[in-house]
Amino acid sequence: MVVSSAPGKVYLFGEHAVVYGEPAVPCAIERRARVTVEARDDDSLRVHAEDLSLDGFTVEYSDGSDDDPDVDVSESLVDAAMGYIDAAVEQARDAANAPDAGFDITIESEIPLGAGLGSSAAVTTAGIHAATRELGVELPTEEVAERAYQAELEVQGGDASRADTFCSATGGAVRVEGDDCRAIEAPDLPFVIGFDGGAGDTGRLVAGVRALREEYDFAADTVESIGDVVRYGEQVLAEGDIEELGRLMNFNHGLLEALGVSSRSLDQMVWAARDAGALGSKLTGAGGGGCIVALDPTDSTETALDYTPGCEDAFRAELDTDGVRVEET
Ligand SMILES: Nc1ncnc2c1ncn2[C@@H]1O[C@H](COP(=O)(O)OP(=O)(O)O)[C@@H](O)[C@H]1O
Ligand SMILES: C[C@@](O)(CCOP(=O)(O)O)CC(=O)O
Ligand SMILES: [Mg+2]
Repeated sequence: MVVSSAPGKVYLFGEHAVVYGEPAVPCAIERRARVTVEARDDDSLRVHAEDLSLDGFTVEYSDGSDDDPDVDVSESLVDAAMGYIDAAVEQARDAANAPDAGFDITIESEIPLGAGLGSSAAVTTAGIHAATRELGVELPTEEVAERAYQAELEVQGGDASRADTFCSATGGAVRVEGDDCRAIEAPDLPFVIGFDGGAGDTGRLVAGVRALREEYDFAADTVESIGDVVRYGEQVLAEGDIEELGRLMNFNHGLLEALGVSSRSLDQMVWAARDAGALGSKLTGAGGGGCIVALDPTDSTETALDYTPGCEDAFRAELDTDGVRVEET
């Protein structure tokens, strides 16, 4: 048995535009997904994912020939929900040259699903890491990241960046532009997260931005402008000017809003944070619902979010300098 864990992340800036080759800067946070993998002596797959709820159902799922999902929802919904872990298992089988390997998998996660904190990347990264090790193969971190990216690409319908998966695999603050992925130095960033209790569908939101970009030149320009914000933001980050970083986060949120990926509750939390004196705030990840990230060294933003209608949870997030790792064997 191998247990691996990998962190979630927030985007300081650059989500969505990174899908089109602009740079982005995600930062790993100390909230992890843990995936336990035990090889079976047959070729079936049993996945136990307690956090995976579909309209209030908890799903225990197996693709073994004699097992159907023990939940009363359509198989296509279960397939959609299981896409990332299925794709991770395929990557692990391929990496270990063991196409018929079967596994019992348990997923436990501190990262809300579909909320922009990279739960999919964390589960996929930790899943590939644990399953390959269980098969006796120790992949370099870069290969775990690349395979996790391939898995996300498949599930997200051919549109994904390496940002979430690279960040989850290596931890820390990273810069991703196309296939150029690297660690960067970052000052201590006082992240506060607001969560509306909801979720957005990453594949659908990414497809929406693609359609807008194809329809309007100014939407394509908006995507490029996000890239400009990130390029300037990198210099500001290197200088450690967190007040200017906050202003850039506000600007980035406006551009994401223009691309149609914000929501009323995300905007409400963004404004509650700004009114409370946050240096900046923006949605994080695909959007549509889920989380905002603000910069505030004081307690004001967290307190204000606690009293904001539409905000279900507010918490401080520390940078996690550790990427994917083995927890237990
Ligand atoms: N704890 C978990 N157990 C099982 N699957 C999970 C878990 N967390 C995330 N996932 C997978 O990731 C998907 C959410 O990913 P996504 O829409 O990209 O949002 P995000 O990455 O922002 O959390 C879920 O639908 C599910 O397939
Ligand atoms: C919108 C996007 O840039 C980030 C998605 O992040 P998340 O899955 O919502 O945490 C998509 C991607 O980079 O693959
Ligand atoms: Mg995701």
